[in-house]
Amino acid sequence: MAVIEVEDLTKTYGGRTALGGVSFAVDDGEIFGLLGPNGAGKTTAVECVEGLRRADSGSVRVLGLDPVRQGRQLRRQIGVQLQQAHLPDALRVHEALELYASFYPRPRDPDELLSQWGLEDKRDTKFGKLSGGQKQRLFIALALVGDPRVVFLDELTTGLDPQARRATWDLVRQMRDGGVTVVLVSHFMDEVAALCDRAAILDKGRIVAAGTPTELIFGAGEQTALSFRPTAELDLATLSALPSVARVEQCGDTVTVSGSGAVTDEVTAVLARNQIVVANLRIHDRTLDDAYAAITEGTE
Ligand SMILES: Nc1ncnc2c1ncn2[C@@H]1O[C@H](COP(=O)(O)OP(=O)(O)OP(=O)(O)O)[C@@H](O)[C@H]1O
Repeated sequence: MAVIEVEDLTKTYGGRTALGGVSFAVDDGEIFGLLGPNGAGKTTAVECVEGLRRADSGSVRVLGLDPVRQGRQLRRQIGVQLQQAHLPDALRVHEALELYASFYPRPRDPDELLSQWGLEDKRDTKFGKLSGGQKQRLFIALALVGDPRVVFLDELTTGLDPQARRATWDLVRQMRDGGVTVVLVSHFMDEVAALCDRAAILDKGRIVAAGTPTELIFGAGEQTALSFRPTAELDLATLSALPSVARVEQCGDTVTVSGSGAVTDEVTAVLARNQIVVANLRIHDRTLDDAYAAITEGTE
């Protein structure tokens, strides 16, 4: 069941198109990623979904509600991750949670959230004294204090070290496993590949690809590239004729074969059959990063 339905959303700022007909749906209980380069329209799209901006045309339904006309009703059921600048340094952790809890009709117990998110010993610490990872956990706890059904996370792990990022990802998975639907706005492909059940790539105000991370990787074409230096003469046409091979290129004495499916097995079988020993064999599987670059290539 879709908890968010966005249909043909458009938004222009002074004649400049920020959203040029964006449609997507987010299912109940999934982590949905919204990806795209700077200025692609991610924030505009998410803020229209949250009811913070009004689109020029198109329709948005979140939990069956119109975010503009039924904004008050909706905001009780959603959680939005704050940006760092939005909390004063002198505010203590428990004060922040209690303040935010007071905005909701049925808030969660702040102390329970503090212990769930590993902040119980920071209860009396001022916001300005928290580490980057602790601040991020507090923002997540604040987004959850209203006991929301849908949570929006924007640039979740920017500025965190690798360990803190992974710990934050685990917390987001826990959130999803607890039944919350998560919309994640991100620039980081590894984050989307690791966390998201599905994602949409937005570019210049349009969705240019959507699907599971695996579908996005596969959909962007060749998945694997093998490069090697043959130590005996090799007939490149034999490789080009293999069903899984899309491209064979030679640069100096290095051959690069790109393709999908069983390309590695087929190429190595041909090399073995022809008793060709290779040097410097490298196999590169396409990542979401590569797919993203291919999908948004040349659109700057
Ligand atoms: N309030 C505004 N007034 C005028 N133009 C705006 C406004 N907000 C956004 N824009 C423009 O709309 C386009 C989309 O911006 P938006 O912030 O939605 O992109 P984004 O994908 O979130 O970018 P980023 O990753 O940099 O945050 C950009 O060209 C931006 O300059």
